[in-house]
Amino acid sequence: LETSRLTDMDCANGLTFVGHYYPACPQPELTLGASKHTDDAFLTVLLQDHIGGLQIFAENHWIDVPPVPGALVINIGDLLQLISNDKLKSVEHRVVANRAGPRVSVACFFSTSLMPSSKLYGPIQDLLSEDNPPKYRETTVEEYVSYNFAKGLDGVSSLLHFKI
Ligand SMILES: O=C(O)CCC(=O)C(=O)O
Ligand SMILES: [Fe+2]
Repeated sequence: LETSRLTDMDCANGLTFVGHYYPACPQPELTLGASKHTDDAFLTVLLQDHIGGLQIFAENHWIDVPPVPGALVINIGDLLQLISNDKLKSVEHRVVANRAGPRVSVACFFSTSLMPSSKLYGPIQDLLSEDNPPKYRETTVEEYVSYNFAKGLDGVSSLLHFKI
């Protein structure tokens, strides 16, 4: 694909910043900082501080994403998985609670969810072929994000609802 393809499709038109504050937790084994989920946006850029706690689920287990000073974490989100027809996978992640703290992180979501638009997103035509038919129906960012929000963090991917 052209390097400008995602911006041409308006995937970078909306940017939402969320600041997270995780208080120090006296009994971290009893809870979580953030329960497991995937991000619904196209891409997430995340800055975490030195405390740590972010984990991704890969190869059937939880793996720490240790903080690296000055580094940003890039997450592929559900909408990028949808338009790439599963070529890029949105990563399941969570934040464990920590005795040390507080922990602060800033997540920056590339998504137009706060600027409702009727633009439809489906698997990108140029990526499809007879051997790689579309796996998802078209949807708007607003529909996807509303469905995901209404469903809540139940550990089930919202992408399943949009599968053909
Ligand atoms: O605090 C973190 O490191 C992750 C936050 C997160 O997963 C999110 O905002 O979606
Ligand atoms: Fe997240």
